[in-house]
Amino acid sequence: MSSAVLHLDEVSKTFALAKGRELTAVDKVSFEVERNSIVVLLGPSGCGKSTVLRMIAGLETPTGGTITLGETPVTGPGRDRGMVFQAYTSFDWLSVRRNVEFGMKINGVPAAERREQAEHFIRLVGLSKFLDAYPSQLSGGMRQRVAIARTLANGPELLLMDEPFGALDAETRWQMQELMIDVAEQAQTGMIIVTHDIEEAIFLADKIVFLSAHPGRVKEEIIPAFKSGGRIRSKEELVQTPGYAELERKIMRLMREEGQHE
Ligand SMILES: Nc1ncnc2c1ncn2[C@@H]1O[C@H](COP(=O)(O)OP(=O)(O)OP(=O)(O)O)[C@@H](O)[C@H]1O
Repeated sequence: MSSAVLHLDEVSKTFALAKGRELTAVDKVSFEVERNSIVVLLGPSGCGKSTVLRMIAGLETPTGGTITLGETPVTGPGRDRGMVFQAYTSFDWLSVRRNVEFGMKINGVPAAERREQAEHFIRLVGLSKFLDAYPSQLSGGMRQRVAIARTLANGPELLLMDEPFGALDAETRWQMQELMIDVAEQAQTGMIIVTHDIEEAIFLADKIVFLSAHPGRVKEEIIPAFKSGGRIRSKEELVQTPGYAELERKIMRLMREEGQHE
């Protein structure tokens, strides 16, 4: 039996444009996400990465194909999928602790359990010293950690992230990437991450789904074989590992090929 938690089977999305025109953004995309694995959607700008993620989140309805989570078809948003956006989505008037407790409070989790869970996830993202701080007192990377803790606290099976670190400076960005590896292992959550950053994709991914442009199709599924089935915990280690540079070159070549088709 397959250990996949999410299946996309020939998923398509055609948008209706003005004057009766149509645009097929995503065309028959199929892939699977194994339990607790990190899948990265990579590809040139406009290839439909965000549209695929939004369909998985249930924020957009496919015009063809099916998306199944476990045994259940995805027909709309649900707590089993937690979305982290690029823009910081914390509530500025609530402390870090209250931000992370918010979803649990809405879902009727008792106060003591809420508190314990919130502290657990805040610890996981390294913000224990900032439990009672407000988002405006935190840096961009720290605010993104709050958003991640808040989403994890709802107990999703899959964390969905669309360019989650795009707004961060380079150093904070790689710290966040390293944090995500820890989070994936400790929270036992699968992740689907959209990026167009090749290094980020190779670092984070157990599997890269590379999409071609206009319309978005799966051009290639890439398993970074040089990781030998494990994960690498630091960026320094990544770039020194034999096989990394070769995979980076291969993906750059794929990106260039797609660019030339536009
Ligand atoms: N609501 C919409 N209505 C019409 N067209 C849309 C809509 N959303 C996306 N598109 C189009 O679908 C295509 C794919 O867009 P999408 O944002 O999914 O790509 P992307 O790969 O995430 O791009 P980027 O990397 O630049 O964020 C684009 O041509 C975009 O203009």
